[in-house]
Amino acid sequence: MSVAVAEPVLEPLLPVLTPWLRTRRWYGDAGGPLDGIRPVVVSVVHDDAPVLVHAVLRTRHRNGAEQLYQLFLGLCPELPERLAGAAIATVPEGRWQGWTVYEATEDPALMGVLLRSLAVREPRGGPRLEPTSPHPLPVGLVPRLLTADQSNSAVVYGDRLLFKIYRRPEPGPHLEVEALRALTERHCTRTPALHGTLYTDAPGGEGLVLGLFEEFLPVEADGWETAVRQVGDCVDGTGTTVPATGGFTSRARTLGQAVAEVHTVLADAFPRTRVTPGEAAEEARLMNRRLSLAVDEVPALDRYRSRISALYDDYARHAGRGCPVFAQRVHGDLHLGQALPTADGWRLIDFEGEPERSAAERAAPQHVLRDVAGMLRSFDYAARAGLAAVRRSVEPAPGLRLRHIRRADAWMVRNRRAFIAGYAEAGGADPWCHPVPMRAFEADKAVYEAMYEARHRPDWLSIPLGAVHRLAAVRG
Ligand SMILES: Nc1ncnc2c1ncn2[C@@H]1O[C@H](COP(=O)(O)OP(=O)(O)O)[C@@H](O)[C@H]1O
Ligand SMILES: O=P(O)(O)O[C@H]1O[C@H](CO)[C@@H](O[C@H]2O[C@H](CO)[C@@H](O)[C@H](O)[C@H]2O)[C@H](O)[C@H]1O
Repeated sequence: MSVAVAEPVLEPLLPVLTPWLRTRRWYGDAGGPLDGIRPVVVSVVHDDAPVLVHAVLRTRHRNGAEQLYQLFLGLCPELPERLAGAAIATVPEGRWQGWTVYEATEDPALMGVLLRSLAVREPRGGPRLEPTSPHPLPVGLVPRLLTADQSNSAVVYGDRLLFKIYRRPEPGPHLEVEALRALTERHCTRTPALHGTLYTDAPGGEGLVLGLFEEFLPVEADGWETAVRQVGDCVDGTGTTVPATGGFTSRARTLGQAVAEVHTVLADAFPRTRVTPGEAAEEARLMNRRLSLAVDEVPALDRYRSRISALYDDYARHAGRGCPVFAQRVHGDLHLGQALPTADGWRLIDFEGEPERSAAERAAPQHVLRDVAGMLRSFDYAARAGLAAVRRSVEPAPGLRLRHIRRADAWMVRNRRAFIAGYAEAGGADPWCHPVPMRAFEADKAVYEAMYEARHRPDWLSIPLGAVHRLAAVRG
């Protein structure tokens, strides 16, 4: 059972936690250099070695920005060899002086303790679980940390339950929790069922949403891995043409159908409104603002600025002419990695929206075609990544090189088409009939991606830049 602690147990750890925090993939340094860090909520979930401490810290940055981070820390006098990779540092002073502090999500024993403590439902200031399902959470399953490089962390219990830990927790209502709850209540078969939400009521952190428990969907590979593999087969295959059907295209089609089904359920669960000309103009202004911010971070975007901006203005004019545009709750950051090809067909995960956007931007209702644009961009990414993988494995002769590029392009075009067809077949707005919004949304996504890649994976920057180049060409 967790106990909130008044005693400053975490302060002695801060000097060693601070440099470690900066190295985490989920650490966002958009606020500039760190100016200070202080605990907001601290509870000791398990007080015998290995100790489990739950904490939410607030970082303050030199530009005045602040950010919350959630940690699960293990502490023990001697770290077993199997957990060596989880070590953070030796505790310099305080109650656990000389012990090792480590990343507790990597310790199955402590993650088991956590689930049991949550199931007891007697929190005293620590994390509190609000179950969604009438069935109790299955304690006693073997936990393991998912190793995917991601914005949050996830622990899987016995291949049945997934605990998603929001590393940058925010006060509720929470986009993903709201969406999954609504989809679960409406028995949506295209998304994982929500089992419960983790909150804290501890003073200072009241109402923060810390994480969720959802159905784990076992797959051999996610949509991204599957697609990239297929691109590789297609690029270095022996045939002379890329078939218009077969390969990944049948999956791309059913993926389009799955996305349309989820949109239909979301439209039923949340308000759907017609976008006024004023709102469309405001959206175009926001896209232009994002473009300016992106140009500051990615100077290579500058030469496309006016032509991309013209695509946004086309969108505002299109809505201003009375063309119907609707906004509703959407996925918000849809790409192939958010689609899992399970034995029962595609399922979509991660309804948090784009991690680099503000909470207000993510919460705003959006055009469904923004999700479609996200997935279309992902087919481009998969084609480029698959092509690059083939090039890494063999050094093709010059003639073959061109053929590889053509094949990757053909894969992209055919799969984008199949996805669009599936989406329209299942009742979604037909993207072919909305070229103006589609171009604006694809451009907005590619600009976001350019910023994302510049921050996290500079080697991948050429992929969104290539898309921006192509989209800008539409405006001459
Ligand atoms: N319900 C689930 N079942 C199986 N795997 C999942 C599930 N949810 C997430 N995953 C896996 O965890 C990875 C990260 O999950 P995601 O929700 O996208 O986290 P993040 O917000 O950190 O990107 C996914 O790419 C997927 O491989
Ligand atoms: O961490 P999230 O999954 O919420 O999303 C962020 O990271 C994604 C990369 O992991 C990034 O997606 C981009 O790269 C994908 C390939 O790795 C590609 O399929 C997507 O189309 C592309 O946008 C996503 O943009 C970012 O928000």
